[in-house]
Amino acid sequence: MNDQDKPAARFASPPCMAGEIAPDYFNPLGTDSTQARDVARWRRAERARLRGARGKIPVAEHRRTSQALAGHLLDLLSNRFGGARGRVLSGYWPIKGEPDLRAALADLHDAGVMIALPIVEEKAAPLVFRRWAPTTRMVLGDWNIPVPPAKAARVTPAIMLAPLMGWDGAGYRLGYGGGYFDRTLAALSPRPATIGIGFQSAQLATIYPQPHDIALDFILTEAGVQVTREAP
Ligand SMILES: Nc1nc2c(c(=O)[nH]1)N(C=O)[C@@H](CNc1ccc(C(=O)N[C@@H](CCC(=O)O)C(=O)O)cc1)CN2
Ligand SMILES: Nc1ncnc2c1ncn2[C@@H]1O[C@H](COP(=O)(O)OP(=O)(O)OP(=O)(O)O)[C@@H](O)[C@H]1O
Repeated sequence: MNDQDKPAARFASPPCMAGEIAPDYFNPLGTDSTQARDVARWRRAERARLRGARGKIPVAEHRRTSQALAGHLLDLLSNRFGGARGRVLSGYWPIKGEPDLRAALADLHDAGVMIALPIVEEKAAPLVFRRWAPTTRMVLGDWNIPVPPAKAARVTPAIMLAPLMGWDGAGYRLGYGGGYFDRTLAALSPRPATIGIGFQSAQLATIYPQPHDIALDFILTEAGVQVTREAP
């Protein structure tokens, strides 16, 4: 008797078909893995394209863009956050052609805003934030990003700046692909107010948001506030 002719095997219980009847049974976020892979591949290509374009911005234009962004940030903080005096605002130390807001962070510090910077203290975990002042002697962290030393106080931001590699009109952000800001926002309760900082030219029609992506409250570019999701 060859295999096809054998009677169907009988089992005491039927095979588990839960995955076919309710696909989200084994995949509670309801993600389609083929689609997730396609989006990840598209994001890698977009990051490379945006990084290339950003690298070509002439120094003088980059400086003007950073200054315009700093002005818009100060306006937003005074209009929506009462200037943020006495609150913890996390910034970032610019890398790879990101807008440079360090002068604005120093001014905010002098005006009484507590400034913090993000640190990757553990891979694939939420970011840690440590206090920064213009006099802080920085040390080199992961990816050679200067960070405050371990003795700097650990704080939790009430307002968080997030540098954007790309962004879309719904407030979603494309970063370097480590998922650090999303992991951090998912872990913080209450969630800080979030302000994305990027170039106008880095706007995308959509970043194809995935279940882990968390939209930002505001997106700022050199052209001003582009997205506001917070209640007026
Ligand atoms: N200025 C700044 N500081 C920041 C961030 C940021 O986006 N900008 N971060 C926001 O998360 C965290 C650092 N996250 C980062 C994640 C990846 C890479 C990076 O360069 N990745 C390489 C690939 C490295 C690899 O795969 O091993 C690359 O893009 O070439 C840099 C920073 C905390 N500090
Ligand atoms: N809350 C989370 N919990 C676990 N993993 C997460 C979370 N958020 C993101 N990730 C993981 O991080 C990966 C990269 O995410 P994504 O492409 O959104 O990065 P990104 O926002 O561009 O990076 P970054 O914030 O570091 O600049 C995702 O594929 C996902 O696996």
